[in-house]
Amino acid sequence: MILEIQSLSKFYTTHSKKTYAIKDINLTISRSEFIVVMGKSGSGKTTLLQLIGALIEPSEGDIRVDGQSLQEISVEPHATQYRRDKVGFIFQFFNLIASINAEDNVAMPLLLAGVKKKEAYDKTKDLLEKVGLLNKRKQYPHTLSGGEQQRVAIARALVQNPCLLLADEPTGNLDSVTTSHILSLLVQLQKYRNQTILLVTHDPQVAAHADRVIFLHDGKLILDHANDKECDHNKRVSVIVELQLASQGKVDI
Ligand SMILES: Nc1ncnc2c1ncn2[C@@H]1O[C@H](COP(=O)(O)OP(=O)(O)OP(=O)(O)O)[C@@H](O)[C@H]1O
Repeated sequence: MILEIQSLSKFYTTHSKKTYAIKDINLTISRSEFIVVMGKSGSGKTTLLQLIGALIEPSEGDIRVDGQSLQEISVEPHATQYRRDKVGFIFQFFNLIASINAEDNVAMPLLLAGVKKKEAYDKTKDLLEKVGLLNKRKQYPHTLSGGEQQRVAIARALVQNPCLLLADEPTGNLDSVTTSHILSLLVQLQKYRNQTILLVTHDPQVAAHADRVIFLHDGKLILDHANDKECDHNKRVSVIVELQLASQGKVDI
């Protein structure tokens, strides 16, 4: 198992009132699985990703990534090391550094980690080729389309060979054609690099590409659905739409 989550909770206390963002979640994910997290606004999706990425600490429970408990790395510099070495992040708004070109954006995590320049740029070129952007590597982010910027962000997230790729609505800002290109790229990476992917989305079209779709409601994991790969894409989408409605209490399962 690449990821084991046990009795995980995260609550916030405001005006002495405890609100659970994540409530008693148990989840295991195997290496090279592609998992989508769905649930309506405020159901805890981003919080779950932030907990797994050690950006925030759990209130209760434990997360093990690649056999290591995140409790053991809660003290710096271990948490930073964990984020650098074990997880790659992709966000809705790409979060590229505007003042440096695509290639430097991808190489940056390696250079910060002390990797020699030649090795860093060799790895960078290799990844930019994989995401189809080698010819645009000298361009600055604002001269690239949204889809191209997200491909640079994907290359940057993968440059340190993380065991987990965490993606928070990575296609939320892209049109449907670009979304489907990004999804194909992620599925390819999953296959050829045995990359484990955990991706948050509201979009059933996106969720239909995953191996499993988990649904959160009020911080609880209420459904864990395996996509039927025998069915065509449209059928998988319609099943997910039904489950999405059911998870929001709008129809019975
Ligand atoms: N720092 C915080 N302090 C207090 N409450 C918080 C904090 N962070 C998140 N929450 C609450 O936790 C709950 C889950 O938030 P989260 O951002 O994980 O939801 P989400 O499913 O990602 O929503 P969306 O789809 O709108 O991005 C929400 O009710 C939110 O208000």
